[in-house]
Amino acid sequence: VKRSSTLNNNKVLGYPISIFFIVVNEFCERFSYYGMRAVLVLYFKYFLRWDNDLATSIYHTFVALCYLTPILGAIIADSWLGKFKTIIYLSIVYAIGQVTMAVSAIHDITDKDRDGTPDNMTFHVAMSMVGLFLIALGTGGIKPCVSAFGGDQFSEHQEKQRRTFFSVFYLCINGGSLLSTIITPILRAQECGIYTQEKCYSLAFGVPAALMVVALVVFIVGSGMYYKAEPQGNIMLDVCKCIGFAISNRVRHRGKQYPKRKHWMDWAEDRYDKLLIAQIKMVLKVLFLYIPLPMFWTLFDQKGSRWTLQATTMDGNFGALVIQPDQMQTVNPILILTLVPIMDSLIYPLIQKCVNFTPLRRMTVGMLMAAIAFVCAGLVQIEIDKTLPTFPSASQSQFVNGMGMALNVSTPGVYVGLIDSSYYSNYSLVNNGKIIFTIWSDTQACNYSREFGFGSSYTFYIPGNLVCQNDITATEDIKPNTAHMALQIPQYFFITAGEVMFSVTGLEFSYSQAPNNMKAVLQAGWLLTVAIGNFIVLIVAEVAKIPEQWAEYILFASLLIVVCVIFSIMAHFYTYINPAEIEAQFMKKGDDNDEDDKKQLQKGMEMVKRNSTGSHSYDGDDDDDERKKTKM
Ligand SMILES: C[C@H](N)C(=O)N[C@@H](CCCCN)C(=O)O
Repeated sequence: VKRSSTLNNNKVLGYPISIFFIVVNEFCERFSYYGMRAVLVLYFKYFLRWDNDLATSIYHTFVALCYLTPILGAIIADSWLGKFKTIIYLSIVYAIGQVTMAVSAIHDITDKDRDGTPDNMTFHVAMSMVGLFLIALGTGGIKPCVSAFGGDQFSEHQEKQRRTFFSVFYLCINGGSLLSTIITPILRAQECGIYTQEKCYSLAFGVPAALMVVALVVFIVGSGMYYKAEPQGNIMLDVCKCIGFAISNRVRHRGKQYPKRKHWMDWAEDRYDKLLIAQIKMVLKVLFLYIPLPMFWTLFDQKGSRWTLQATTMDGNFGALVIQPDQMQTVNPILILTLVPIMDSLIYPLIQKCVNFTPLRRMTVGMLMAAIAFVCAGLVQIEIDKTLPTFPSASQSQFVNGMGMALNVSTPGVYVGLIDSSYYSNYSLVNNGKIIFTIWSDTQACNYSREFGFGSSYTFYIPGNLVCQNDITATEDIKPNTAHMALQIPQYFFITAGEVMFSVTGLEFSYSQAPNNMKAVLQAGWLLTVAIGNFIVLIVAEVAKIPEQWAEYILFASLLIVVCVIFSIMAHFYTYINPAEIEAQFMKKGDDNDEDDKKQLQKGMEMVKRNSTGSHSYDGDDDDDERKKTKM
């Protein structure tokens, strides 16, 4: 009654007003998450001075943590605080984490000698690790709660509105991601500081921190309008206990004197409700199918690490537009926003005319697409390697002072330093494009300008009789990057097409195949595949230790193809179910007399049995009464 009255009082065009606050919250939260993640690997490499492998490993450990914590969030929400309070408390933790990251990136805090580089790197590393841990706890913890809390705002008969809400929700995720991956790399490329001007990672982390505070405020503002379901008790714990009892009971009754049972879960019947056991069987069937899925995420999430590092060795000059390496990640949300409607309204219906393009088949094709994306990345890498020398570090320049006196050299934002007579400066990092250096001594000053390409490196020789521009000789240590960043577009296209087929379909599949009270369990299981996928990156990169980057890409593509074949075989033997139909058989139990009760239970169990041996149906649409028999 409370739920209906809450919803009826606050509706616009048939939608509860409360969902407005939830989608805005999601937009800001995803902005915060993806904005921070976009510049993370470059922060590791250029601010903390880690090498590519360490940067990639810590990046994937962080992403894995973000997808492990949803289980914790779901447990806290279901068994203790409820979704509303869990979102509020964990969002506060999340915002503190983002602020900690922003502070960790202020180089001036430990730059005692004011040379532009932090003097106590341990402080910055420790701060950023604490920040990342809090962010992982916050973002992962609220992940299963926010979407489910949105779903809770609709009543049973608002199935259509709820579906539209989830589509808008997905668009908000990608809208937030798109905007932030454009904006934070721009902020990161600016120069800022109190004593010296350096790349502004603190601002690139600070803006996502501010957006997380906005997300929290928006969510709190909507407080009076939400339907807040009470915590229902922890179903995840019940599931684990029931499985644990089935296993221990089976082990206790090993002897031949005990009659066998059809399914090992049936050993839980001595203590647990038959409905719960049937529901767990449905969930286990889907979880078994999930086993090969992490490999997809292993490839997918390397967009933010290996692919961004790859882009740093490419030319981002698009005429009027200069693209930062980390901005290439925007291609993904742009393609998502265009591909999802095209796939739904055109591609899927067209394919459906030729073959029955079931969810599991779509997911298999999605995996193949991701493998193709990595083959493309490998080919691009070969192209880059043809042009890329290894010495000295790219995007830098140094000056050699041939004059009989000390000279100062600087350019806006970069102070190259005081160079003693007949000595040389360190390499300094400058932006691409036209750079004007000012060179001055006690007696004279002049300007020297030069065009810098992406990734190029020069040594400038200042002769004894400096008049300037025409006197300085430049030696090109490293040629500018010639492989254009546009070459990455095909790999982004394939990985995103793969994401639409795999991720969007997989989410829907997990939802449709889960019993009502265990949808959160399966969502947490689905997110767990992302976490495991990110751990696999660490394991493969660590174990394989392949010196050539292109070969590592091809290795990942090959691994995914093998896994894809295994998945397609497993999917072939999967039979789609309608959980509601199965549950209904058990629900009737309470209404009927003992005899009927037995018959119903028998019927329900047979239905589960039939489903697990492959003769039941999947409708793919809850409103459709005509059930089609479908395999794979
Ligand atoms: C921005 C991206 N295209 C997206 O839609 N992300 C979703 C799903 C993430 C799945 C695991 N990496 C999101 O919820 O952020």
